[in-house]
Amino acid sequence: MAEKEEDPNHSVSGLMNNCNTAGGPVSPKSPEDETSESPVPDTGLTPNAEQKRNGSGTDLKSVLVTSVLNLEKLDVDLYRGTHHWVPRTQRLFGGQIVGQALVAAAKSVGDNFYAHSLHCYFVRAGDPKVPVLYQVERTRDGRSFTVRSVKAIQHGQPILICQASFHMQQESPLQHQFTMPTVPPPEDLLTVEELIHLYLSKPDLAENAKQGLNKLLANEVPIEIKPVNPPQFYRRGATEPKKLFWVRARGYIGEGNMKLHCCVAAYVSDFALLGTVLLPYPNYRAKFSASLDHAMWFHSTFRTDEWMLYECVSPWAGGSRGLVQGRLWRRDGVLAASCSQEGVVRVKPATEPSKL
Ligand SMILES: CC(C)(COP(=O)(O)OP(=O)(O)OC[C@H]1O[C@@H](n2cnc3c(N)ncnc32)[C@H](O)[C@@H]1OP(=O)(O)O)[C@@H](O)C(=O)NCCC(=O)NCCSC(=O)CC(=O)O
Repeated sequence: MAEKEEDPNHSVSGLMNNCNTAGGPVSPKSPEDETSESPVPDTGLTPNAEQKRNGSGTDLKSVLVTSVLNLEKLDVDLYRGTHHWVPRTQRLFGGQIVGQALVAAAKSVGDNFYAHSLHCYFVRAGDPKVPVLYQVERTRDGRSFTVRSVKAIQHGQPILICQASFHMQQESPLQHQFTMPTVPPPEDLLTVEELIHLYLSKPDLAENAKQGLNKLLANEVPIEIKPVNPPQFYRRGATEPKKLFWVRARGYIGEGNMKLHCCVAAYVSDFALLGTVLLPYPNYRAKFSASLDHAMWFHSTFRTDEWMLYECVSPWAGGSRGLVQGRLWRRDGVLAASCSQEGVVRVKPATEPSKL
């Protein structure tokens, strides 16, 4: 998302000071707990906490699938997408535009072709007051590769240009990948919401800090996040430009539709990625930041409604721009997807100490 205000990660800096990252005794009530305490009798029709967690509750279909990535067809190769979660910057979330563009592109390729890469430029900020039109050009249909160009349009002008390439599966003896970083499993970590609840339970918390945290809680982001190192995630002190978090789509998607999982991964991949650039600079905060381009490569099958580890690193920053690279790992250690993004990051000194 384009940002012109305080970086949301930075605005809760200090959030996790002294917190128990392993989900110890002070863990607050989670949404699952609320369900298990529900006065509604268990008829077998209402998903219980475990069904919610494993996604077998049928009324808990991921909103990403039912709404965000469910484009309306207007004409041949022309689609309309609407918004679910809009960042408080009031500009459209880049991951939503990329995910929707990939949905539009995928609709015109054969069933046996799967996205293997996409390359996008964000050329204008997205306006959350109007839907986005996606116009697909069938650039080339090859024997093993098929290429589509998609223009995302608002107010008659492109906000994103995207090329996506699809490949028919081919076996090869050449096969290697990096090794997944060793981190605690998601079961040992707290979600962002749980971390906020934990902080809200501090008795000496200032009223305005409480309000800020409650606003964050009200954010209906359709993905769940468990930071591996919460103080770092919330920029508590200078660290190397690298962050790790477990991430999954909220709700149930199910296995089988790899095309859809790639679109969800495209959505997820833009979340919190650019913030990695700021990690070595706790004395600065973003006054304007926005992703300029986004490229992604899909390597293997995966499920985005199951926990995946997102490893984000920034190998370079300079000239008010920063480069970030992301790797999405399946929890069994298979590298599912990689991405790269450059963003504009203009900063100002963080002169005012955090109230949190
Ligand atoms: C990147 C762009 C702003 C570049 O456009 P321009 O070159 O015209 O814009 P610009 O950089 O000159 O100006 C943008 C704003 O910064 C101000 N500005 C310009 N130069 C400046 C400087 N040196 N220091 C401080 N501010 C400056 C301008 O006055 C303007 O404010 P004013 O507007 O007040 O005049 C645009 O292409 C764009 O908005 N693209 C879309 C980006 C996007 O939405 N990405 C997806 C979301 S990001 C995402 O989802 C991930 C994430 O955020 O983590």
